[in-house]
Amino acid sequence: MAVDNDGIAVVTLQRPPVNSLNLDLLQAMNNTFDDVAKNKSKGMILTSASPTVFSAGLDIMEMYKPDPKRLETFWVTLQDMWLKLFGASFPTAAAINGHAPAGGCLIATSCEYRVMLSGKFTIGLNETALGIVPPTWIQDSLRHTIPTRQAEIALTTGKMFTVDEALKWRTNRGAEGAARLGPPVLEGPQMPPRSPDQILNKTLKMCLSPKMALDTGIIKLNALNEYLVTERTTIVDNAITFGIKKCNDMDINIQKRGRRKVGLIDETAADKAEAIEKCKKFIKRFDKIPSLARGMTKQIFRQEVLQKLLTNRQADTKQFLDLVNQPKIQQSLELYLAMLKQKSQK
Ligand SMILES: CCCCC/C=C\C/C=C\CC/C=C/CC(=O)SCCNC(=O)CCNC(=O)[C@H](O)C(C)(C)COP(=O)(O)OP(=O)(O)OC[C@H]1O[C@@H](n2cnc3c(N)ncnc32)[C@H](O)[C@@H]1OP(=O)(O)O
Repeated sequence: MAVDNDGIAVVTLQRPPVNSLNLDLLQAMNNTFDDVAKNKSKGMILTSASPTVFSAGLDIMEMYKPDPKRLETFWVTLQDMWLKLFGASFPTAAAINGHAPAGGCLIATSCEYRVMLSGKFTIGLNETALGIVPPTWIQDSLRHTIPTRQAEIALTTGKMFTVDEALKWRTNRGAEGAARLGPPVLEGPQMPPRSPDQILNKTLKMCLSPKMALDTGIIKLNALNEYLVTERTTIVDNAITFGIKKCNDMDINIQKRGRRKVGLIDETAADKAEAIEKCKKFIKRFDKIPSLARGMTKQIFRQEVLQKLLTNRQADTKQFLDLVNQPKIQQSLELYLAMLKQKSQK
């Protein structure tokens, strides 16, 4: 851990080669989180010493042919890590400088803000694709970060997001619809926007014009048609501008043409230094907010999810132990480890 002049702690995961979360690393993380809280640091940024992996998730070696007592301690320590990180009263951010599968994604989604390096990295909860049901609190971390519907699809498909997908703006009409729509209306040169009042005045003027005064329905219709055709771009542009302004005013996260952000990550960065800078900027947003009020508000906001695990802790641990001890799961772990080894030797 390194604390900068602003009092922000940068905690670097350093367990080569891939920061897989074994018992020792989890215990070290828990001690560090306690220190950050005790030192009254302004906030904490989690990052990795590896240039390509944020964290490979749980260390599979902890689950393969395990010692029963250690396995239980391992799971309880993982629960502790999540309770401390997800429930931390101080601001937390992740500078994700590489792959973040499964438990790696869990760490990132337990933080309040995520900046990921652009590149061929992936992030997500892939458990279902590996034949495992992610425990409720792991699912909750994702559900707390991205819209519920997106979280359900990501969880049930074991989706690993590319950096672009994790950040991406989704259109309500799907990718095909977005392609059909072409480039966003508001990009590039455009007419100066007019207010809805200006549009209304123009419409009224048109209705009172000599053309409109002729008392023939068809001529009125033609005049209106002519007006709509000549002014359609302006009308559409203004409606979009007006809608976006309203959404911004209400802090609704939509952008041009109704695209919604998935928001598994908040920003991208070109390198680790930039990712850390962006995380610091996020933490400094709270400079003028009383820290007690901020921390308590965050904890109340996260209370329901935290409480669920606190209430079901023993049952959750039993479920994990029963699952890992199944011969079928041990077989899968053996195959998975062999596959990883084979891949790394290529
Ligand atoms: C079947 C899987 C899990 C079954 C669990 C069963 C029951 C548990 C029940 C409930 C728990 C639910 C929660 C699970 C959360 C998890 O986190 S499970 C772990 C899931 N993690 C992964 O699937 C990631 C696997 N790793 C990778 O995809 C890649 O390693 C990487 C992270 C993308 C990095 O790739 P890179 O090319 O840089 O490195 P290598 O692949 O060459 O790996 C180097 C080295 O590290 C070993 N290794 C990689 N990941 C792990 C790991 N998670 N645990 C232990 N060891 C790992 C890899 O084998 C290489 O070793 P070497 O050959 O000895 O060098």
